[in-house]
Amino acid sequence: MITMKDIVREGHPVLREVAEAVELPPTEENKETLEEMLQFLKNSQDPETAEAYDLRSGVGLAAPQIGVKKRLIAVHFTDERDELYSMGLFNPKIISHSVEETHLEDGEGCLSVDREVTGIVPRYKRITVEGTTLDGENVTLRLRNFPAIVFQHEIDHLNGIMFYDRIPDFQDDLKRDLQ
Ligand SMILES: CC(C)(C)[C@H](NC(=O)Nc1cc(F)cc(F)c1)C(=O)N(CC(=O)NO)CC1CCCC1
Ligand SMILES: [Zn+2]
Repeated sequence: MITMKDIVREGHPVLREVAEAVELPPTEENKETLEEMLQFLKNSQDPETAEAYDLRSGVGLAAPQIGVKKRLIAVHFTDERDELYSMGLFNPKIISHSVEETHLEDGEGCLSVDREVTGIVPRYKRITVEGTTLDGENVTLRLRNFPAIVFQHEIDHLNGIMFYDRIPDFQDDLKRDLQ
């Protein structure tokens, strides 16, 4: 099972590389990896398991974060309308997005980042994602708000992008100006 020791932390080169697409239908090995990623998220949100194994509660995970340079992501969370998003995706791709942006009020964190990085992370408010699920189904997901933010954060990991790369520099100036 995946635990926090398997999660690669910032500074490890794999987090700055572009992950490779996987062949479909997926190999048994790639299916197992993606299933383990999804299970980690579920475990991390189960109070007993999370405490027993000291897991940080995660809503999304990308394969490079466990040192696997492949285009796999897993998500497990409920959105503002209490809709459950729980899935693994092979080769996820953002095929279109809104011009309009959104962001999490408190900024973002990352399972691979053991520090607080303040600042708003601009994300597209709506995105359309294509990918292949664990049971081999090609899906097209139309996402908005929190689900869109999670998928953008995870797909960024497949392209070696960390959330703080997107924090506009001017925010510091604003803080300086306000002091
Ligand atoms: C790094 C961590 C803080 C654990 C983060 N969790 C998170 O943001 N939970 C959350 C946020 C809410 F807005 C409401 C709520 F109910 C729970 C997370 O799992 N990730 C996943 C990750 O690091 N993937 O690589 C970071 C999130 C930042 C934005 C989307 C994913
Ligand atoms: Zn992350």
